[in-house]
Amino acid sequence: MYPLRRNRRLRTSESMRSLVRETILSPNDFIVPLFVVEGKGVKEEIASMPNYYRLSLDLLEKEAKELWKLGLKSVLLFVKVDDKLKDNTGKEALNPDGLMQRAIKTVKNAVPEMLVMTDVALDPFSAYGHDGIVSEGLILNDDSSAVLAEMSLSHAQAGADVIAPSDMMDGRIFEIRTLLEDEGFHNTGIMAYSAKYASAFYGPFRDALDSAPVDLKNIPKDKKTYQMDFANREEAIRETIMDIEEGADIVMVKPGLCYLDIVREIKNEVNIPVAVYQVSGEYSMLKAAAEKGWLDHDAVMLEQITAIKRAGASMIASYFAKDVVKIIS
Ligand SMILES: NCc1[nH]cc(CCC(=O)O)c1CC(=O)O
Ligand SMILES: [Mg+2]
Repeated sequence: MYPLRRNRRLRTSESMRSLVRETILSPNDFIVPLFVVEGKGVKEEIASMPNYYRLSLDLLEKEAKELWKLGLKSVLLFVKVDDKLKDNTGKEALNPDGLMQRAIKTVKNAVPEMLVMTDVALDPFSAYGHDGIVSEGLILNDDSSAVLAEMSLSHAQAGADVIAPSDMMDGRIFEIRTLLEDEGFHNTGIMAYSAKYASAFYGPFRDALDSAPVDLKNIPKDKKTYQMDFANREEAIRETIMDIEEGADIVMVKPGLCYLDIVREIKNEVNIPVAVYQVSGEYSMLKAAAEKGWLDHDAVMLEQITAIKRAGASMIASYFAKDVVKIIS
């Protein structure tokens, strides 16, 4: 074909490149994860996540308004609860006046149109740092799912738009969907963490919430009996299809960058939106390299996020959301 076809012709100027660009980022692409703590006027930087903070409810309200102004229209809430409130039953997770329930109402009151998504898993409430109930060295599947369904209902009652179960128990999407339907929450959506891998990239998040598995006898030190083995690909398809059959409205792949093959494969396989979570470790890795002057922060950030979208992400949960939107708009 050469020289009739010179591929470089379409790269000759930024005007030309922008004309033929296949993947364009927009504020509509993002879900903003937010960490919430008790107190007033609290804005604590997370040690392993530079420039990312835990916010008390009054500052959460301010943040929601700021995000809305930037065009960011969905948030994903996580709470850091006091050790005294943690147990092995998830009792505090069901408290109608718990921190999560108040956080939902705070955002909804501040910006009624903001889409409020909530994390559903027991780890922030677990004395053992596990996503479910622990018994004799095991994470109980069905007992945990039952509590997660109650927790989801409690979030829906507080006003959540989308429930986001991040626990990886089998069958929990069905349990949650069924309970929400029974209780009349027909329009409360479910974003299922479907292909969630047992990843070492979650470290900084566990610092943020103080939610890492504890080092005690007979307590599993990792989450490998419920989160997926990162060596597996076909299993991700199985997990995702089951969640769709159980009633998920959106499915998710997590983490992001190391799993873009999985994102593309799932995107080709299913016909509902696929979310990708660019997780805490991915954020911290770039922050650290940029602090050392080894990588150009903004350039690498845009490259990473664009790659996630190019791979097939319909939406991206990212700690970089604000930074990206400030650059692109
Ligand atoms: N169910 C907990 C949960 N929900 C989201 C993340 C990780 C998010 C991140 O690293 O940014 C985790 C951590 C874990 O599974 O241990
Ligand atoms: Mg599953």
